[in-house]
Order: sequence, then structure tokens, then C-alpha cells
Amino acid sequence: MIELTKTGIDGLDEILNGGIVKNSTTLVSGNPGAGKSILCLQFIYNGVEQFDEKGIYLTFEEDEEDLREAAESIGFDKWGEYVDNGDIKVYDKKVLLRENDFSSSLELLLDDFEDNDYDRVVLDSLAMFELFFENEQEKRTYLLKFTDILSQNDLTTLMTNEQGAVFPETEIGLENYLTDGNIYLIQTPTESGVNRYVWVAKMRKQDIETDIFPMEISHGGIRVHQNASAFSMMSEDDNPL
Ligand SMILES: Nc1ncnc2c1ncn2[C@@H]1O[C@H](COP(=O)(O)OP(=O)(O)OP(=O)(O)O)[C@@H](O)[C@H]1O
Repeated sequence: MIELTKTGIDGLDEILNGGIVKNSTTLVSGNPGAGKSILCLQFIYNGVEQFDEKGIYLTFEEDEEDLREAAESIGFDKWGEYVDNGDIKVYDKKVLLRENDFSSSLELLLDDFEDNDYDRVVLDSLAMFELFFENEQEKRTYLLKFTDILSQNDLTTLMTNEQGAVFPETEIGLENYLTDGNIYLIQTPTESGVNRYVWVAKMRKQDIETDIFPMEISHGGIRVHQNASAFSMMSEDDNPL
């Protein structure tokens, strides 16, 4: 029986057929503003709030204070409280870049994994590997090592991946092979704002709904509509954007 980690995100667990496979690494791809960070914050926040599961958030883009502000402004009101009491551990760019090579950061993390019983990890973003390694071969080796360590420590991980194009690119990068799951967040501009969609393209060992489903971002985070018509039925006033 495959164990699943629920995201707690309305509609997403349903299209994932229950949740993300436990101990797996899933790539969350999308262009800027598509909602990658919000999905990841929500995954970690819901872990503590709904499932009593501790989480680690690794970010190279922001510092802890900014992340706290972003989380609380979207409605994850107790984010700061959870960080302060240790249910959520944030490794921000100040901490991660203080170590100037990846092995030192990795050791720091390993010690923490051993000392604490975490369940969920977010890495925002995969582009950090570009920062540490210029050499493609070295990048691959460490990425593989990193995903192995995560899985050995029973961690369910989301990694974000910045995409240039609005629609998923057809060229499949190495990171897609190294990860167990692939979630794409897509946004398309409309006259009044933007339409948002989620596409779970892959989830190893799981029978998933591979259609593209509409989603929205509003106070409280992401909600996925399982019925494609739900989005078009929303009135302009209901549209958060
Ligand atoms: N309270 C809110 N209500 C509606 N939409 C919101 C709210 N807060 C943020 N958003 C939307 O969420 C999007 C930001 O999402 P997020 O930061 O997760 O994107 P991202 O994919 O991580 O982008 P980047 O790669 O630039 O960090 C923005 O497009 C913003 O319009």
C-alpha cells in the first residue's frame, strides 16, 4: 500500500488521487507569478496545521522575515508562530549562502534531518544548483545525491523550477527524470486579469488525473477546481484577480 502525503490544498489532493507519494520528490514548475511559492508555503503550512507534520523550507530567493510576511499576507496566519516554535524550519538565503559550498550546506541539513523528525521539505528553487555548480556533471551528481538523502530521511519534497514560457516547455530537462512527480502551474492573461491552471503531468506509482484543471489564488492560498467548467462559471466579481 502506497503511503501518501496530503497537500491539504482544496482540489489538489483529489486530482492527485489522495496526495503526493510519501518520500518522493516533486517538481513544481511555472513561469514567474504562477503560484509556485504559494503552493509550497501552503504545503508546509498545512502539514503543521492539519496533519501535525513538521516542515523545512529552503529558499535562496528570500530571507526569513520576507517569507513570513508573504505567508501571513496570503492568510497563513500562524506561519510565524510555527517558525518560532520549530514546527517549520526556514533556511533562508542568508543561512544557505553563508556556507560557500554546497557540501557544507548539505551537512548542515543532514544534521538537522537527523536531530529532528521532519516530514516535508520545500526547495525554492532548483536554480540554487546553478549557483553552486557551473559544471553540468557536478550539478547532476549533487542533485541526485540530494534527492537520495531526502528519500532516505523519509521526506516528501517539493522543488520549484522557474520556467520562461507560459506553457510547459517540450524539452525535458534532467530534473524531470530525477524527480518522481511533475506539477505544472500555468497562467494565461485575459482582458480582466489572468486564468490559472494546474497540470499534474507525472506522479510515479500513482494513478492521477492528467487533465489540466483550473485553479485560483486568493486569501487562504490555492484552490483547484476539479470541474473544468467551474472556472468559466465564476463571475467577474468572484474572480480574485
Ligand atoms: N491574496 C491574494 N489574492 C490573489 N492573488 C494573490 C494573492 N497573493 C498573491 N497572489 C498572486 O499570486 C501570485 C504570486 O505567486 P507566487 O509568488 O507563488 O509565484 P511564483 O510562481 O513563486 O513566482 P516567482 O517565481 O516570481 O516567485 C501573483 O501572481 C499574485 O498575483
